[in-house]
Parts: sequence; C-alpha cells; structure tokens
Amino acid sequence: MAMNGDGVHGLDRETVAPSEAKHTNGTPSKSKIACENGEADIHAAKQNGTKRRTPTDTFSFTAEPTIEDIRRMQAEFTDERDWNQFHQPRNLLLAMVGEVGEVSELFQWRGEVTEGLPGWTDSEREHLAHELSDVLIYLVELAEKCHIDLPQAVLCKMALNRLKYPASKVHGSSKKYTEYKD
Ligand SMILES: Nc1ccn([C@H]2C[C@H](O)[C@@H](COP(=O)(O)OP(=O)(O)OP(=O)(O)O)O2)c(=O)n1
Repeated sequence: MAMNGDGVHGLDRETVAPSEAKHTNGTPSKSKIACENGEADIHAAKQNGTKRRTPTDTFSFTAEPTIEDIRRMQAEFTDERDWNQFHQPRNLLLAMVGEVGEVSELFQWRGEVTEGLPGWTDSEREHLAHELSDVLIYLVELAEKCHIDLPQAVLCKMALNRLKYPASKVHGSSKKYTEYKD
C-alpha cells in the first residue's frame, strides 16, 4: 500500500548537512538558519523571479499539480496495479536513471540546443515532455519512499546554494565554489 501524507515525515533538516548542522557551542549553523529561512525565500522568488529576465526569455509553469499532488497520483497509480511491491528505493532510482537516459537520447547527436528548442517538431517536444515527466514521477516517488519531504528539501537546498554562491561573489562566473580562494 502506498503511503498517504501522514506516513511521509518532514525532512529532518539537520540531516541535510550533518557536519554543518550545529556549531560546537550549540548555536544554529548558517546552513540551519538558511534552511529555516527557505519559506521567506519562496515569497521573494515569486516577487522577483521574473523581473530579471526579458519578456522573451520568460517561461513559467502552471501552479498545479504540486509535487504533493504528483506523489499522491503516483501512489494511487501504483496501488491500483499492486505495483508498490516493486517500487522500493533502489528500483525507483534505477527506473529514474533509465528515464534520464531516454531524455539524453532525445538530445543525442544534435549538437548544442538553444533555449526553447527551436527547430524541434511538435512530436519531438511531446516525446521530451513524456520522458521528463517519467523522470519527475520516479524522482517524487523515490523521495517519498526515502521519507524526504522534497518541496521542503528544495527550499533548504536553494538557501544553502545561495550561501555557497553569493551573487556578489560569483556573478557571471560558472566556477565551482571550491575554486574560490577566500
Ligand atoms: N513498474 C512501473 C512501470 C511504469 N510506471 C510508470 C512511471 C513512468 O511514468 C512510466 C514508465 O513507463 P515505461 O517503463 O513503459 O517507460 P516509457 O513510458 O518511457 O516507455 P518507453 O520505454 O517505451 O519509452 O510508467 C511505474 O510507475 N511503474
């Protein structure tokens, strides 16, 4: 039986970056504070997110289904087929990686592809939409089966990314954070 929302525990944020979770004096670490501020970040992103791009660059998603909606729909799909018995974390991981391979196949041998995929046919776009959806569906179910609250984990990880890559420091550079000297 697939888990309902009650069975999915929230992410223990201290497991996201265990080595950084607390300073030795017991005060919360920067990363823990960053994770806790994630909720505020989402509102700021909603207000500022599209301002930095020109109108021709903007593309946005519809609001639904949410990640939780996707988790629930996939749980119903597997329950109806008695497939939960096959959907352990490792199998889901392998299935997801297989679907990532199918996405890669669509880009294979095309050379660089620019944003918006100019030149792709409707059928190629539809195929890509299907394969990307397969990846997302398996990713969401994998997170569920690992008891990772994916939306909260994403908020937390983005907050950590902002700490690791301050815009003022890395603007316009694609260097890995380990390449910065200070
Ligand atoms: N045991 C399974 C089999 C399928 N699916 C669901 C999740 C994916 O969204 C989709 C994957 O189906 P396929 O394995 O048939 O893969 P494709 O749809 O990519 O078909 P193909 O490999 O022919 O492109 O169906 C699932 O949850 N569990």
